[in-house]
Amino acid sequence: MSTTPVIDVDRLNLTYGDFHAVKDLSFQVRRGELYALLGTNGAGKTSTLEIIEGHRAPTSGTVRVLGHSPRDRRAVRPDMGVMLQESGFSPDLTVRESVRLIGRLTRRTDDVDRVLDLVDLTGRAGRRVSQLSGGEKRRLDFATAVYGTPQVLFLDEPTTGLDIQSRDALWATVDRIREDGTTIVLTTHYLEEAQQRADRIGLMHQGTLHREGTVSELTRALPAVIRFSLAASAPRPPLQAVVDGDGKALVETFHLQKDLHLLLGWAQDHAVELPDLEAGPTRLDDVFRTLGNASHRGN
Ligand SMILES: Nc1ncnc2c1ncn2[C@@H]1O[C@H](COP(=O)(O)OP(=O)(O)OP(=O)(O)O)[C@@H](O)[C@H]1O
Repeated sequence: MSTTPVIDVDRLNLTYGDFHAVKDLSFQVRRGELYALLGTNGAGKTSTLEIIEGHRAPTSGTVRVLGHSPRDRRAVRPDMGVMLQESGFSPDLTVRESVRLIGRLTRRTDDVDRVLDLVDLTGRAGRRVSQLSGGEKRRLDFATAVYGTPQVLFLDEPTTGLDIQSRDALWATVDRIREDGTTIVLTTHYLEEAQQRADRIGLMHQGTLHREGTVSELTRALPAVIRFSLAASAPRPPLQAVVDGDGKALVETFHLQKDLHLLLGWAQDHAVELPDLEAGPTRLDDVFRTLGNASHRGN
């Protein structure tokens, strides 16, 4: 397997006027990886992706995709599938015509029926784009990325607006595509999708890569959590618990198994009920919360 990264971003900077949106950003994506670029609102993800996709020139720094500058459209475009947040298909074209157009625009070749089947739009092939539901439009956007089986896929919020069945179907298709060694860059605000699927995560905040690693590398630094409710009349639990006014208790621990065992043993011995008991490792959401900053509007 080649060790040359498929995407190589080196000390990338982007300014809009005097606003420094991307600051000395460096990261690499390896062949076959699913890399999730996540971050707070306004962190600079879209700006970074626009540069990697060749839509925008950086202020300084270098980007290589499959060894080429992304501005070298002829060299890179056929190997790069991009699913934008809005593809902007003409509302008057049919779905089949739109998919055929993707081939012409991207200079990739594929079988239109295969692509329609892949994105589950065979039954809508003759329908005009203007008549599609939001979820069907999103699947047509997905067709833009997968047409011609490119080596690198960029999926920008791919499941926004999809119901759970369509979401599962999209991820099943992505899983199949990944078996061929396709490299994927994902952005999403659905953190559980990134948590389940990403090989590595780059966490952007205020223009820089705040943290990077596998999900377990990112969450390991934070304590696991035990939550339960406690009646006002209950004795004091054996652990350092923060209990709010409604009797909801929270324990943070780096020794989850041992402390859970202690808590359950204590509850058994004292005949204490622990309604709403939950225990588990820190989730990616919690890593995000540690970024907490005044400019974060939550999403
Ligand atoms: N064309 C522009 N002119 C000026 N400022 C811009 C422009 N585009 C983006 N910005 C600013 O640059 C910063 C980064 O924006 P960007 O869209 O890259 O963030 P993002 O991480 O994709 O955010 P979100 O999760 O909210 O979509 C933001 O503060 C934004 O307001």
